[in-house]
Amino acid sequence: MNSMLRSARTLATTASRSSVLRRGYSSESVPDRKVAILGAAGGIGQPLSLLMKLNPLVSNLALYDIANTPGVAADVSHINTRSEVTGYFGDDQLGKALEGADVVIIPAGVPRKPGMTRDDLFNINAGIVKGLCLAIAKYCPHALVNMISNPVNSTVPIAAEVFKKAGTYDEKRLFGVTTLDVVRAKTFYAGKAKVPVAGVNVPVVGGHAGVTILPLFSQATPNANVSEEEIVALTKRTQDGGTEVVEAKAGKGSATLSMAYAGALFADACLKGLNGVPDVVECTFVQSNVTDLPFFASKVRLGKNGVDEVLGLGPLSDFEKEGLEKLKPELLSSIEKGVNFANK
Ligand SMILES: NC(=O)c1ccc[n+]([C@@H]2O[C@H](COP(=O)([O-])OP(=O)(O)OC[C@H]3O[C@@H](n4cnc5c(N)ncnc54)[C@H](O)[C@@H]3O)[C@@H](O)[C@H]2O)c1
Ligand SMILES: O=C(O)C[C@H](O)C(=O)O
Repeated sequence: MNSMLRSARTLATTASRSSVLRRGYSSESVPDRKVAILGAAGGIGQPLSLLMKLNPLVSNLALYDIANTPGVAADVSHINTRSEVTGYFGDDQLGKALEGADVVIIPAGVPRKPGMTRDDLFNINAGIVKGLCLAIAKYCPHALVNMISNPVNSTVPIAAEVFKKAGTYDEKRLFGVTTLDVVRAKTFYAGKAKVPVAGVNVPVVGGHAGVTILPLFSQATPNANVSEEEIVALTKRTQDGGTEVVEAKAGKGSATLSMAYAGALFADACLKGLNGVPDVVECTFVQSNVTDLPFFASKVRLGKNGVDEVLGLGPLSDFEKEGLEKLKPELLSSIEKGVNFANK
């Protein structure tokens, strides 16, 4: 979070560094990086496109959607920051959008309405994600893929199976974006603990739906005097954060602005890792040996090839241990649903 603010503050510096690059000098500290956003004209896609345009680590921003990308791209492209912006529209242009991408962010797909679970989106979004991943395997098989489309607990396994079939799967390069759960846990904890939110850290592990979202408030820093009862309430609020927004939007979609922020944070971390910045650690849903489940969200160190190291869970409270056992059957069944879909 702080690094994003720092990034924004360094825009001016970077703009002048970019003009140095344009004049033909090289700069090892800011390599060229292409980021493609698939679903760029949507509720998440538009603010995410804006935030990625503000990121000085991006040199080429490709905005792809099946509708409305020319307008979004024209609009964003007028912002005087480093990256060149290109809009791509429809199936025919997907390959061009993806070619040469270092990071592909996928917020394409339908959002929830009140009364729906994320799994209710499976029937539509599974097909969308499968199609986009086939194209990624063909046009940018080495890109880091940041999966936002729900249900993340199933769309990430779908992507993995598509890449396996195409012979391009690299478990170090596929990520389910669970950053919004961390963003929420930090905000809610800071409010309850009455500490400045900027300094708060809370790991969130498991998956990205209901009880599969497991915030580890026992590891929250700074350590504050928060009662057991409050921890239970904070856990529930974090697990239900998405539903809180869906209900408040009353049929007009789910979290878009906070998700764009979280997606931009995670993509920024991926870019920093690719660029060799040390000790970049984020929670994310990846192929994992941390539990007996094949995919699991935990802290991950990001590096030049994507995942550098999947970090363990650390010590859990009894309440968290119980939560971990409770989430496993649901998470496993969502993972299997994705695998089965991709292989049918
Ligand atoms: N991981 C998370 O924490 C998180 C948070 C919020 C939302 N989401 C999910 O993100 C997804 C998008 O949400 P939204 O609010 O932006 O929805 P939205 O309907 O506003 O936007 C989705 C966009 O995807 C586009 N799209 C559809 N099919 C496509 C395809 N084949 N290729 C490219 N683009 C395509 C649509 O044209 C639209 O512009 C939903 O599945 C939602 O549940 C995930
Ligand atoms: O809740 C949703 O459907 C969207 C997203 O997964 C969220 O956590 O906000």
